Amino acid sequence: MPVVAIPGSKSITARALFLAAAADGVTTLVRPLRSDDTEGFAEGLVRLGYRVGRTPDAWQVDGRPAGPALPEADVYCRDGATTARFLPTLAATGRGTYRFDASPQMRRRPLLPLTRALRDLGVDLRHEEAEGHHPLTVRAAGVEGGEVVLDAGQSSQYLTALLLLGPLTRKGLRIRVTDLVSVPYVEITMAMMRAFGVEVEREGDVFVVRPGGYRATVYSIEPDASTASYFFAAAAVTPGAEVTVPGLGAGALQGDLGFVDVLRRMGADVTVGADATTVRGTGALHGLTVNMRDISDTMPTLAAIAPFADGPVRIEDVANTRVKECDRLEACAENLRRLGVEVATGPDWIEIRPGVRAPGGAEIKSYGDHRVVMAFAVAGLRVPGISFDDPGCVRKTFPGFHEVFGELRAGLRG
Ligand SMILES: O=C(O)C1=C[C@@H](OP(=O)(O)O)[C@@H](O)[C@H](O)C1
Ligand SMILES: C=C(OP(=O)(O)O)C(=O)O
Repeated sequence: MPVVAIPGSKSITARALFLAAAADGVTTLVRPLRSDDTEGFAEGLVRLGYRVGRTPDAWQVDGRPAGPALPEADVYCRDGATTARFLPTLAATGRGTYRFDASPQMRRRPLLPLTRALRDLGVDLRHEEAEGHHPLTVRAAGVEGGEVVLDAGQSSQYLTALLLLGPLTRKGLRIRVTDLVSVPYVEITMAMMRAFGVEVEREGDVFVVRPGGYRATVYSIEPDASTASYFFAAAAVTPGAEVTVPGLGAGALQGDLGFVDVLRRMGADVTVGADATTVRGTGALHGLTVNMRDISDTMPTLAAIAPFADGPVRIEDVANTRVKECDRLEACAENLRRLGVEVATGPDWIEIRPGVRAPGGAEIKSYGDHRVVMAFAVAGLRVPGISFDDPGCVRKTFPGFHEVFGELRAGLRG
């Protein structure tokens, strides 16, 4: 039964690149994700004057605790929100003038709470066009540190950026958070900061980071749990199928592995071992109501398999999926309707109501969103005639998705 090798985690690769760039010494990243987002991040570091050596299985970064090597740089962040939010924050630790721009998709995505917090900390950061959006310029002179208040209700990436910055400031940081989504991503950040030798604590709503700087290390990147969700979902919707993903087990850092608990609640047979996870399709797929605030990147995966459930699937508390690569609630609803499925959305929820009539094939509108394509590819296991207007947008996190998923599809049949 299929064993699927999933490429490295996007979130862990991005953080590891930041940490390695800021560390004292040379860091080796083992099995980084090679995709548009993470290659864009690495290229951004190179534009700022960092040395990044890349071979297929390992990347080496020469750390520069004092910040970028060049006094000026122009960085293009592509579609990557981690790149677009973390790199200007890293650049602020240096001395120079750094301009950051991004793709039209990323230019639309918000940034203002992070901009405000950086300005409150004394960083000279100016938006060129729309306030709170790219392009922007940082006139960097190092960061003193101190106390700052942050609203991370739209994106935890604002908090991650500030946490990563903390040890590079002269006084350290105390960040008081008024709202916070995607908490498991903040836990990844804190665990990785500790692996690079710094202390970081959470005291209720306050995150405390002491000054001190990062230590270079050898860091192995786990497979991407959000990417794995498509393969686990494939098993869940195929009676008798079994999919195992090695490298993601009980000790995994990524909260998105929790998607298998949703599949278990729906009736799939799930085993989370020490270093691998297996999902078996039982033929049962029950409807449910589920809060996905912590694991919202897997919302499209669940929405796309919901038509095969035996009752309504309601996904709640996912307002911030409206400010991702696209408005994911409306994109999922539109595509489910194209398949002939009844669906309703509200400000922060989507409800899919499976009907007596089986869903029919249609062209899926990708909205330039890798997750829309990968999620509806799973629906394609059960619905003949699904095609995509922009299948290539999977390059953001998994350029080889269609090949690997095609192999799984053949394996599930065989
Ligand atoms: O920090 C990260 O690496 C990420 C955090 C999450 O974003 P939000 O915090 O904006 O929900 C997630 O959706 C994104 O894919 C990656
Ligand atoms: C939201 C996502 O990406 P990012 O915010 O890192 O661009 C994602 O990968 O689903």
